[in-house]
Amino acid sequence: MNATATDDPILRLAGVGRRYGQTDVVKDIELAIPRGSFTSILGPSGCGKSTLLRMIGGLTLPTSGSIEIDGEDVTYLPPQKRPTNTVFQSHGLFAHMSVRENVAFGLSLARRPRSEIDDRVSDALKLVRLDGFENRPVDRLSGGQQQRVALARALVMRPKILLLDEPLSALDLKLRQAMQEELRAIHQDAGGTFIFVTHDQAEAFALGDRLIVMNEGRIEQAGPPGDVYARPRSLFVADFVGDANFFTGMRSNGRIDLDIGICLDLPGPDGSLQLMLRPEAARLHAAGDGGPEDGRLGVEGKIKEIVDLGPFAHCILELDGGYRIEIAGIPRTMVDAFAAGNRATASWPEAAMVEVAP
Ligand SMILES: Nc1ncnc2c1ncn2[C@@H]1O[C@H](COP(=O)(O)OP(=O)(O)OP(=O)(O)O)[C@@H](O)[C@H]1O
Repeated sequence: MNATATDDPILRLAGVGRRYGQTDVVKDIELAIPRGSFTSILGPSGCGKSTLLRMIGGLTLPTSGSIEIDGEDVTYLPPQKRPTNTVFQSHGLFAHMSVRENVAFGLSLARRPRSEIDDRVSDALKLVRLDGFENRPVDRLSGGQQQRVALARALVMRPKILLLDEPLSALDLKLRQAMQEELRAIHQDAGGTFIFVTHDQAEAFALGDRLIVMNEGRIEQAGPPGDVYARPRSLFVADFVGDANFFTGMRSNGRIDLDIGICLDLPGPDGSLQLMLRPEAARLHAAGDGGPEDGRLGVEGKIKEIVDLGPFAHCILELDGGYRIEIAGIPRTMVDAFAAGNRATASWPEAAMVEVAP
């Protein structure tokens, strides 16, 4: 079955919070997850991602709010009564048992008939591309293969929602990237809804069709990853999901005066504000090459640093007031036109500047 995210939510959280002692580690979460989606929850260590996931899976109870899965209130249901399964970083497989025995474990506990167990185990192992490994003891598998057994063990239960708590973080980078691709394919093949927790920005973008950014127990922003990247609402999100230049300024009657010496029109309340510009949205022009085309904003400065990254280069331009602008994605063919110490101009379209809340 092909998994397509729809607007029909399979999971709804209303006012969900968790308090430990005097500390609210998850605060007032309002969330609807579309059926069939692959959602990544991203945030720094300790922001409450795992606690949120554990509450969805029933491993931790909320101290406020309610959780509904497929129309059913599951807030206080134990994990085994919920249509969820969780895969953790430490997979918790039975090392001495075979792949088949590990994957069949939950169905055997549920006393399913032998023939059904055989069929479902075989389907689950096909999904994670481990058919043929049925009789291998799991301690004779690689780290990536063991993580796939853990996935099969969860998928065999046919959860409506598969919860993944940093399942790839114990793997080395190459294997991790390969497993990210596999996970996407498994989601496509298995159908169902996946929720994946990670503190790794690249991983969250590589995997999810939806992204939730958390900070200090709250959801800062949720939406398609591309939207969150292009239009971050807060300084925290802008900074956490990529590199960003920030400019401060004052707005009066819709006219903004930025401290870097440029003016633009952007409606909003009067007062001080911050705008963000992604480094790859800016272009660099050498002195005398005609400068930016009409309609683009431009500032001149001295090249502080130019770093050749292979296919692209990266530059720090220092403006006369001491401000620095980072410009990324300068094509390799243009690198020779720029050298540290030379004057140059950075330019970008006005629309690339996004106002961010403090
Ligand atoms: N059982 C507990 N008792 C007391 N405090 C807890 C408990 N579980 C989690 N916390 C605290 O709640 C906060 C959020 O923890 P959580 O594990 O949800 O964060 P996280 O975002 O998943 O972090 P990481 O990426 O490091 O796993 C942390 O400050 C943590 O110390």
